[in-house]
Amino acid sequence: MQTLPIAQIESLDQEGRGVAHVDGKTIFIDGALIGETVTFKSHRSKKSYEVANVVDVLTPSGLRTKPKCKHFGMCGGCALQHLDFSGQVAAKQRLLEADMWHIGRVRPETMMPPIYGPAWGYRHKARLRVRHVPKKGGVLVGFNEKASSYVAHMDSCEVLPPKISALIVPLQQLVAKLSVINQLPQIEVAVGEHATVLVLRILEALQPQDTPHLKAFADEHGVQIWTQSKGPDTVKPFYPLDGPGLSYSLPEYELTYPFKPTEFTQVNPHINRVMLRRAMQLLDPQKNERIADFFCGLGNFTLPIARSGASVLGMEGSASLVARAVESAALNGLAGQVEFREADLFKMTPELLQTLGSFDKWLIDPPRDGALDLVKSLPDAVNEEGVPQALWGPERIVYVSCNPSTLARDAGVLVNLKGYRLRAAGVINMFPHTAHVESIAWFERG
Ligand SMILES: C[S@@+](CC[C@H](N)C(=O)[O-])C[C@H]1O[C@@H](n2cnc3c(N)ncnc32)[C@H](O)[C@@H]1O
Ligand code: SF4
Repeated sequence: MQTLPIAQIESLDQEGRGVAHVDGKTIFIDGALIGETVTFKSHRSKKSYEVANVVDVLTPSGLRTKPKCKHFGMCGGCALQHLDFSGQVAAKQRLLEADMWHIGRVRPETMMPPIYGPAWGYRHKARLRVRHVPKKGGVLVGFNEKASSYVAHMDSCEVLPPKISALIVPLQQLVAKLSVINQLPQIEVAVGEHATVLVLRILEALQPQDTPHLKAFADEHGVQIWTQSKGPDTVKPFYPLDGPGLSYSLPEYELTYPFKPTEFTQVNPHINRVMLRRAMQLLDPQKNERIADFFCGLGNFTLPIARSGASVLGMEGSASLVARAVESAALNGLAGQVEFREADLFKMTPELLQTLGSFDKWLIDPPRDGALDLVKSLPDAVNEEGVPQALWGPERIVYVSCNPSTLARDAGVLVNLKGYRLRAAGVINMFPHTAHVESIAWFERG
């Protein structure tokens, strides 16, 4: 019998895989944790690296734990359930520090304590895939299988709110009764404080015989059924037509945000509140200040900043989110203090930035690609001859990020070219049990 190679795990990568070096090659081993000695079997081998699965854990990590979800390992939704919750956060913090140094050549002056929220049932937004697979027993509703485009065969989910997890099997049974059984690839779930909406993506029109099934499902489970036949503007209620709207609130700032089910909102509303508090402490907005909120979405940060009395310009690429932000500002009595503009911030230039006027502070919360053009548009601290230049950027920048590599890259620009100090950084455990790293960083000029 062939003996399997042995590896000593040094770190975790961005997908939650153990990283080891064996015979000069980097090996990414799914299922292995830092500090463990494991045997592994490769399923992809390149010149400089291999991708493998763990076979036996010879010396387990003290932080190895029994996954709570019975689908863990098969379902691609989670990557770290075999690692204790505190170990997950520590691993994410190490990843952030490593990226900051290796990509951006910066080190935060202080690492902030991680921001924690509930470990389970936190996911208030989700896209469930749907597929009719007769040889697997009928209709599947779930996330993708790990490293595959197949829909996972699952009947519950520990990271969805229990009420949504309990709908997975009834949804499979519902779709099986519909005329569009083979034309319904996705169900988008959005949970608000007073309503739960399921948006059925349908590629063919529903037939009259579908209506009683959909109505009965909505009534029995207390949800609203919406449909989407094409682009985002075709998202509309199907039943009931007069249900309460989706919304979330931030009681600390006396704010309420209405939203539509397919519009961007933070997935984890509990940790959103804690993140907002941390961001506001760092930004410390004052009455007489002018502050920019770049990638503002529906105004999640803009309105708490405005509550402090500052005037705020929110900029965002999605027209519908800008409209929603304007609506929320009016609803919350803040219309006089905020202005929202639609703009593609990936096309920012120094000239465009100057036309926005001067700001005391910035809040940046970009998508995964980061905010390179924005930070590059600030003036360099020294010119090509090494002579210090007049600086006109904000004194303070608070950067919320969903991708540590692009945060590290942008932090490198701010610190090494634009004359900022990285006063502090820390992780926000927005997506427990996934490898996804959300973080926050505080920059100060000079
Ligand atoms: C991580 S979300 C943050 C939204 C908001 N700050 C919040 O907390 O809800 C990133 C936002 O960037 C917007 N966005 C993506 N690409 C953009 C671009 N090129 N220009 C401007 N905004 C963009 C998205 O529409 C989304 O609202
Ligand atoms: S996403 Fe849900 S079903 Fe999938 S592994 Fe995580 S908890 Fe389990």
